[in-house]
Amino acid sequence: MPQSPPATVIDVRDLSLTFQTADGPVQALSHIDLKVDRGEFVSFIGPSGCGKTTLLRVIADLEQPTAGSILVNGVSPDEARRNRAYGYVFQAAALYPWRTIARNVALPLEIMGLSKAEQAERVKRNLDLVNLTGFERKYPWQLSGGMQQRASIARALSVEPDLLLMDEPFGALDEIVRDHLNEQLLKLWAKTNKTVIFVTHSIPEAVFLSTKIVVMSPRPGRVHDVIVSDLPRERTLDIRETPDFLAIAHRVREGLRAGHSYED
Ligand SMILES: Nc1ncnc2c1ncn2[C@@H]1O[C@H](COP(=O)(O)OP(=O)(O)OP(=O)(O)O)[C@@H](O)[C@H]1O
Repeated sequence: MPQSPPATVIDVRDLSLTFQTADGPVQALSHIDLKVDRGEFVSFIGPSGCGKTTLLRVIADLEQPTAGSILVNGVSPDEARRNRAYGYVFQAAALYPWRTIARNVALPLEIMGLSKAEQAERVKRNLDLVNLTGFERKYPWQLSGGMQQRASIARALSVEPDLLLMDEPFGALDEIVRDHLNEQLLKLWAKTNKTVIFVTHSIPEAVFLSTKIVVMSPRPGRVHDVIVSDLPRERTLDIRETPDFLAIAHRVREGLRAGHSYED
């Protein structure tokens, strides 16, 4: 009988990471403790350079911690990566301009060696999930920035990961497009039951999307506050006007202010 997946998807304990650079060591993360449970939507928020991307990359096994421990789905990040536990969505859509949207989404599936029929089925299903049905034969440059990001989300989902790692995916988009994509992302999350880790600079975005907000302080990156949101999981943008939403946003803002050294 297959084992049921562990309830804790990410378990980070006393984790630190120092980069060795030509100018000497740079401590990017310091004594991070963090737990993420299955099905949560967790945002990392903090000032530029506080280590949000580095922490996401440690989860994805793209960086190795210098101290402490981390488990992803109960195993090492290396094993989780080999099990294709996560899909990664970057700041820029990073689609190949010479491939159509469908062929971009199919790329990881080709690498996995799936049959053509299975590839086609997954491409269709995941493009449908991000509302891009009908755009299969277009090239990335024929799509708006928001549509390109949706295609890159479909590509990340196509490997059927438990965990979606998103590094400021909507940071470069205008506010109206970003609002729309935030609503779509919540619907997608509800439909797919994924665990999402989402890096952002935006307080409203973090509060709107998350069940848990991790407020980080500047270098060396530490966890300053972890806010568990009591907003209902099903939300529309109107929730941003409610006292509960504003109270959480206030706490995030205070956390960012308290953690900031104002050195620069
Ligand atoms: N490969 C690397 N080598 C050396 N230093 C690095 C490397 N990657 C990141 N850093 C440094 O580690 C710190 C944390 O960087 P990181 O990109 O994780 O921050 P961030 O919070 O994601 O920033 P931003 O919001 O601007 O994307 C920064 O000081 C950065 O310069």
